Amino acid sequence: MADSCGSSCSSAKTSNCGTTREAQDAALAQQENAITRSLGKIKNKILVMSGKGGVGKSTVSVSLALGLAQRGYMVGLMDVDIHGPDVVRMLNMKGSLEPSATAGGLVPPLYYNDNLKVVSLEYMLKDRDQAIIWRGPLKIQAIRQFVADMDWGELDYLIIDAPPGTGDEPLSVAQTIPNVKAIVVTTPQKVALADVRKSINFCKTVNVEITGVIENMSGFVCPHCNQTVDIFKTGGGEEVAREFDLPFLGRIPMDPRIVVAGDDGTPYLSSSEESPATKAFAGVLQAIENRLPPVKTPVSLNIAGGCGCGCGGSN
Ligand SMILES: Nc1ncnc2c1ncn2[C@@H]1O[C@H](COP(=O)(O)OP(=O)(O)OP(=O)(O)O)[C@@H](O)[C@H]1O
Repeated sequence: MADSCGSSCSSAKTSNCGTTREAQDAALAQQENAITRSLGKIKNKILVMSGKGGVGKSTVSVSLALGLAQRGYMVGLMDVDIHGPDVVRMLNMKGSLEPSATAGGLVPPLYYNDNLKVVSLEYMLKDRDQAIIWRGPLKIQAIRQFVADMDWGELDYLIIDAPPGTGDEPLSVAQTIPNVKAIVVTTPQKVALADVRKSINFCKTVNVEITGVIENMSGFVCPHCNQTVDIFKTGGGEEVAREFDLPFLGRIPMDPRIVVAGDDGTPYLSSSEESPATKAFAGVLQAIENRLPPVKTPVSLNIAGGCGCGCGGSN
């Protein structure tokens, strides 16, 4: 998919990989046009970030995408976590991305349901269990090409799940996707908060506006006695939001059903079950909708998961 030389070709007239500067410039301009076209009909682009791994970023991305789709919006979900793509597994989707003969070779995303389109960089890989060892320029080029190749159509929201930290993937999303906004997910304990400050500073450096901070795994409601135990403490995410003068979007408690449902491919937070976690998540969703309101495009919704083959049909 990406050129073997990545984007590191020198300024010499003919680069190491044998292409001329002019040919590279033309290819880059063509890619830039394709990116503009691919993203042109998307109202809100949201990069879900975390300073630290395992804080629930993919869980929040998937639940956010599903929750907005359930509210009648057209939503896209893009997983650019090259090293640990989890979105496909959390939604229990199968299938592969193929260029469409009728759409000028562009790649249509897979449909989870009528309102939710999903793509993962994982779909581009032949062997999904193979570890990927790519250097920065190649990753950046792969993500740019991935965005350029997609045919999203009209979307109210595009949710982008990036790997934790402030490495090549969030950087290439920030540089490739104009007007992308960030949501930062953290857990409440100090070690996570130290890393979240780096994410916030990263956004400032690359001029990405932050829509707000979500505190995940904030207290555990015991299913037996209904008492809350603050395993990772609570309130740290809100404190960091205050420190940086950012909106606090809400806190989601720990709930073992989130783990089980994530493993089974049936996301829990956006489900219709009533619990402290689903109620908290509904509040987070509302806060995001309030801050990033698109014009609502009324579309009928097939809530059941799609067949995943890309036809838009259901199981
Ligand atoms: N509020 C919660 N309560 C209980 N478990 C949770 C909660 N949020 C996420 N989890 C679980 O924590 C684990 C890590 O979540 P997830 O994969 O979403 O994190 P991540 O930040 O995307 O991780 P990575 O660093 O690998 O990208 C998963 O097993 C998930 O089900």
